[in-house]
Amino acid sequence: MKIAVIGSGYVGLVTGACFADLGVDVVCVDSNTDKVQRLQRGEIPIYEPGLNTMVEQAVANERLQFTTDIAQAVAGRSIVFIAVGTPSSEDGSADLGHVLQAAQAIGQTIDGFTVVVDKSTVPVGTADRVHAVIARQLQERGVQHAFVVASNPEFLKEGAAIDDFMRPDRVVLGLPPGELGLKARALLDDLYAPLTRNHQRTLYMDVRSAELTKYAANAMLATRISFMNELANLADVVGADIESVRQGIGSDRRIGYDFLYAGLGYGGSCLPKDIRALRDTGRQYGVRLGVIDAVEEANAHQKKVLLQKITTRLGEDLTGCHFALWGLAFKPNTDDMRDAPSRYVVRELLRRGATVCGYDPAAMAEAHHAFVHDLADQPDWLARLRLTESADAALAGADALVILTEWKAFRTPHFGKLRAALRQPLVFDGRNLYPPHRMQAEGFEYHAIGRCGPA
Ligand SMILES: NC(=O)c1ccc[n+]([C@@H]2O[C@H](COP(=O)([O-])OP(=O)(O)OC[C@H]3O[C@@H](n4cnc5c(N)ncnc54)[C@H](O)[C@@H]3O)[C@@H](O)[C@H]2O)c1
Ligand SMILES: O=c1ccn([C@@H]2O[C@H](COP(=O)(O)OP(=O)(O)O[C@H]3O[C@H](CO)[C@@H](O)[C@H](O)[C@H]3O)[C@@H](O)[C@H]2O)c(=O)[nH]1
Repeated sequence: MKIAVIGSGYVGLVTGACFADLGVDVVCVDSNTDKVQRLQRGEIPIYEPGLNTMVEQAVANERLQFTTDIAQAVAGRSIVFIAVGTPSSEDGSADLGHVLQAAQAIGQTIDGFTVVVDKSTVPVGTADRVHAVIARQLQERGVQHAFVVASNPEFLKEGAAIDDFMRPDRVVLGLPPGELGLKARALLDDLYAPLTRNHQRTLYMDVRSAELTKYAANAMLATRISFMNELANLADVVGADIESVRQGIGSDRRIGYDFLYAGLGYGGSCLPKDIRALRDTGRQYGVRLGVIDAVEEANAHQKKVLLQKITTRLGEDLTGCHFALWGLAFKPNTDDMRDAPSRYVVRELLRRGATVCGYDPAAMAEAHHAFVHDLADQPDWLARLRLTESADAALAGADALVILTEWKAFRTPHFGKLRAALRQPLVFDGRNLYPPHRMQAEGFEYHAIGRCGPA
């Protein structure tokens, strides 16, 4: 089987590499020439565990190639995935510019029956728009090729992307009715068979339901996080421990343990933008989505909670204070800085006059770009930020350690060394990495989220 994947970012590259690993002939396309050249040289532009080796093997086995030439990529391929970005527009709606550009290029090049599969996260009704763009291009070319636009939302998580892709909880296929839909289903069933054949994991539905399923999944995850964050804030005030509460409710099988960790609020390239896009869909159709509104509002508040703990303890004016930051990426096992809570915390610390030294095991280059971008208007703030090559180096002479990402490497520090490196034993933990009683026994003043309220 031969497929093309348009967009070679987190989703496109993982999709391409995984299918190639399963024996499919894959060409990955990207409009970013630099990215494609790096991929062609064997460099992986993102940090994603296991991806390097998988891409290397697939390329060596001549099952995976990279190009900027969409026409060359799409020709003769019966399945074409769209996996381009759908970032937030200014008004919160999903910007479909890249998706519709990809659709146009597909319409300009397909040369036979093609299943166009939308893997990007897109609002309900987008498949119809993609269909219309392709149909118009075919009409302009004066050719008639049958095609289907299917929705196949992707549920992988960064940092665990390969495992999520290869062992999906489910494969959602949104297909149009009729014979062409059935033909597309047969092709996609073949493609996904290695991932689904041992357990029936494919859920077939209409296209709009598939599109909405993706937003519903992310909105449910975000709801759980915001719910726990609000309860953590309450726990702080009433003297309860949110970790005990998490275990207390997670043990109910109807609730489960996942996605109940309180922290700095959800970030990343998906949850924030998808919540905004879902709200926009509600607005467009005049439907009240009160829960979703509240989830976003709670998240906006949660971003500030750790900073409030810092300023309550050290004062609003942080001039002369030096902070060590552990973790900059929006979550562990990725270098992704999109909507990372560290971007808010760093800016606010600098705004209050502090100096900051940050470290992340994987995101140093991305963090550098992100902070240079964020602080372009404040060069004197930027001058007070330093990124350093190790967790230990970040600590030297700091008045406090601030933990922003729960990398494994931070979970079991040498507490004696940590105490010795800091000017005072003060830790602000936005990820609740350590048991408060242990920190107390080790002589630290420990501020976490929902764990250290007045008993
Ligand atoms: N990142 C995730 O964990 C994740 C998981 C599930 C779904 N999604 C969704 O998948 C989509 C892609 O996300 P991502 O994180 O992979 O984005 P990304 O920004 O990492 O990658 C998108 C790529 O598409 C390329 N591109 C843009 N327009 C193009 C065009 N017209 N032709 C060819 N290439 C083009 C860009 O250069 C970029 O390399 C989004 O809709 C996102 O919401 C992302
Ligand atoms: O209990 C939790 C779990 C997560 N988070 C935060 O939530 C954000 C998102 O985390 P996660 O969902 O693990 O990362 P993503 O890679 O953004 O994956 C989400 O977004 C993807 C893109 O749509 C979907 O495919 C995935 O299913 C969905 O989990 C991060 O800031 C986490 O720190 C918490 O605060 N508490």
